[in-house]
Amino acid sequence: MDDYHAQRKQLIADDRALRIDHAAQKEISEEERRADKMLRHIRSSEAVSVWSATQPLKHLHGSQQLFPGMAFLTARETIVGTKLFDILSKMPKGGLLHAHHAAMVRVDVLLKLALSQPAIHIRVPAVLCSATIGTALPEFRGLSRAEWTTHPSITDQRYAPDTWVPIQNARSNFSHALGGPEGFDRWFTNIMTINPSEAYGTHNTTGEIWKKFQSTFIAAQGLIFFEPISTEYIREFFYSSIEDGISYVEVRMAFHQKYMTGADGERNVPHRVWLQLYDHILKEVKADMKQQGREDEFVGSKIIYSILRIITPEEIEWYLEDCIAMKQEFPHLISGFDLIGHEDTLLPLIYYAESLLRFVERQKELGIEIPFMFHAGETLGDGTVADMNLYDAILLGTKRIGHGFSLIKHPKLMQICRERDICVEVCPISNEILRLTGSMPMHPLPAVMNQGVHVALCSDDPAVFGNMGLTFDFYQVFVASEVNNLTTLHELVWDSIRYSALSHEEKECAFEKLERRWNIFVRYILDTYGGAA
Ligand SMILES: O=c1[nH]cnc2c1ncn2[C@@H]1O[C@H](CO)[C@@H](O)[C@H]1O
Repeated sequence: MDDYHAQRKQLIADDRALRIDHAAQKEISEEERRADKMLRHIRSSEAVSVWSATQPLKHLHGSQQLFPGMAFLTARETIVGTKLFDILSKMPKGGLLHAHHAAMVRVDVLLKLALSQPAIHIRVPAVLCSATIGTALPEFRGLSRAEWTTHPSITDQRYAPDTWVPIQNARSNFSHALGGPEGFDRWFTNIMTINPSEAYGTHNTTGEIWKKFQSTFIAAQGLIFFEPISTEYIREFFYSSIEDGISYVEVRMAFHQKYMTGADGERNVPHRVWLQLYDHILKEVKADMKQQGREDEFVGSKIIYSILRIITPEEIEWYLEDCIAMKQEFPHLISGFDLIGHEDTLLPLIYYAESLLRFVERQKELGIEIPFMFHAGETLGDGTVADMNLYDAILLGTKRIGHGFSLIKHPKLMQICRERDICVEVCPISNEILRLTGSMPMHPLPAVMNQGVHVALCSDDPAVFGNMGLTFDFYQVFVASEVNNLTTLHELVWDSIRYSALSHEEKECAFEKLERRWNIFVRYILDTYGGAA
């Protein structure tokens, strides 16, 4: 039997040697070893004290039982009460490499921003009442002074459908029957987020939930593309990321609309002004952090120029040229190019391949570099167009892959990702809410990591999913694996900087800051939970 045990030990070691965190496992300090032991102890005791099937269900949905890594929307309130969540919330996270600009600020904050702007008006296609509230989608717009109205309400029988009402009036005069002003806030939240009964009940397939998902963006766009809101929105995103321990963000911003609406209600603010504003806020936040003596906590942000995958190859030409022009004017901000939107139903990469290849040539001529950071394989399909996007993403030279949910079906592509060091931006909670997986234990992430493909954990659309920051995604991943330990977390955090679009010097500086904060984090675990292990 000794021989068997020796062989067994060796086989496990050989298997784990392929993992992304293998090399780092040996390098940890004594303090980290102790903190890791505590962390794993807390994970296993909370698996019983919090997540075992014998615990009473607080947030019942369908026939769900409690288990670690269970459906996020039902588990969220339980997660925030755990020790492990407390610890992970203190962890420095490095970079957030996959987040959509249109869904990165908490909905209650967005609502507050909207209510602070008298120019913001709302309209609905029907008088809002109990019969229409579930289906009527509102539209928001910042109007010019001449267009402002004094209409009182969208719930009054006298409301003429599709006429503009100041958002403050709409809220304060929201009918009693629908809950008054708080009812308005609840309605707004329902419009902008996905709730558990939708994800796990009424819209429980990828196709159905994407319909609801899209509607949140349609409703939000009139607010976030109104310049006075847009700037505060971005500032809020930086600060809320910092509060969660994120020190760098690479935002996918949709440049599909050529203009946003200015403070004067005119739709005339071009892309270069968006970037000027972004740059300005970025500088202010950095200066503020420096003044607070918190420079280590924020190294900056860049933008991945993104376009919805609905346009024609003729139309994309304008955007590719625009992207190049923006890169030339803001070389430190534009860090990549991507096509976004539902891969299962919209246009595949191959459709744009010719234009994209010319785009690469143009960059060479101009001596600039805008790496592709393509969404690909965000699908349950096998051999479908969305799955096939993976081949094109790789052939076109993508630097990272957004989602790559179906990547593990392709051994050759996995091999190429290892060889060319292509990092996969994995968005665990997004995948679960958009119904690619039922829970974290079903997610392909361990298969990707165990086979040595590097990963950056990302939140995708945290305003819609409720996974603000990165703590929730780290939590779900950490509780769903017995192999992941403190070193795994360390490697994921370091990879999020390693595979970012930061320059070599910027990375060195970011690692230095991260190292200092990591040591503080390890001390926090030991000091706070020292008695627990
Ligand atoms: O996970 C995703 N995959 C692909 N596209 C997405 C995802 N999340 C958001 N968007 C797209 O980004 C736009 C807002 O900027 C939305 O239209 C949405 O379709």
